[in-house]
Amino acid sequence: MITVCIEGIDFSGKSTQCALLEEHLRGTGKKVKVVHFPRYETPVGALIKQWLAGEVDLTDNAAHLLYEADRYDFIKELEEYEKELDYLILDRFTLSNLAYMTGKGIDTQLLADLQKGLTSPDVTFVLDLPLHVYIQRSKDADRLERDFEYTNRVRKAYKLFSNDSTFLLDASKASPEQLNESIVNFIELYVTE
Ligand SMILES: Nc1ncnc2c1ncn2[C@@H]1O[C@H](COP(=O)(O)OP(=O)(O)O)[C@@H](O)[C@H]1O
Ligand SMILES: Cc1cn([C@H]2C[C@H](O)[C@@H](COP(=O)(O)OP(=O)(O)O)O2)c(=O)[nH]c1=O
Repeated sequence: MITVCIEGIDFSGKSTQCALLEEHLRGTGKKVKVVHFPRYETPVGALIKQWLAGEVDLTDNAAHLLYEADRYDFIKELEEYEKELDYLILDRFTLSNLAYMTGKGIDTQLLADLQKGLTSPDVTFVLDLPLHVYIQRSKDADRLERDFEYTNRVRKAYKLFSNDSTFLLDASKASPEQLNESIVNFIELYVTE
């Protein structure tokens, strides 16, 4: 099974790219599943959802440890997918936590250590979006996120944590279809089991 992760700030186009990649791979006869993190439908994810909505009071550290707990809880499911699937597409994974914690100015060493026990995606595509496009897209969605400075720090942090299996794509100029084509081409050329 090949694990592909799509990352980036809110409105960068992650869900759109996950859906297009899923459709493409299904069209070529592959067995595919998309999993969005955090998994709001699980007990841990439900707590994260409440924290995001301001309904439970948790320190940032505690909340961000919950995101890792959600992923540890996923290991069992992952073992099943290993047997069943050709491709697993992750809409956010470990890199999100590093980027969002860094955006808050919190030391990520604890998370980085915790993440050693988790699987790493075979390839991660980071959809990079300049702040002005982010502001426009959040306005269009009638959901103007307030903390632009924070979002900009998260955007920069994504670049800080890039490694050999992380690829940055400019998500502001290309159409969803063009971005999908780049992702598909890259996977076909460079990602093998
Ligand atoms: N390449 C693109 N160019 C322009 N708009 C896009 C592009 N990709 C996605 N969008 C639009 O941006 C918004 C956020 O996309 P979405 O896939 O929901 O992002 P995310 O999952 O990262 O929050 C949606 O309105 C979507 O239609
Ligand atoms: C998966 C993950 C998400 N996050 C953050 C990113 C988002 O601000 C928030 C919710 O993620 P998400 O559900 O992707 O946001 P939305 O659907 O509202 O665009 O959680 C982390 O801080 N760490 C993580 O590990």
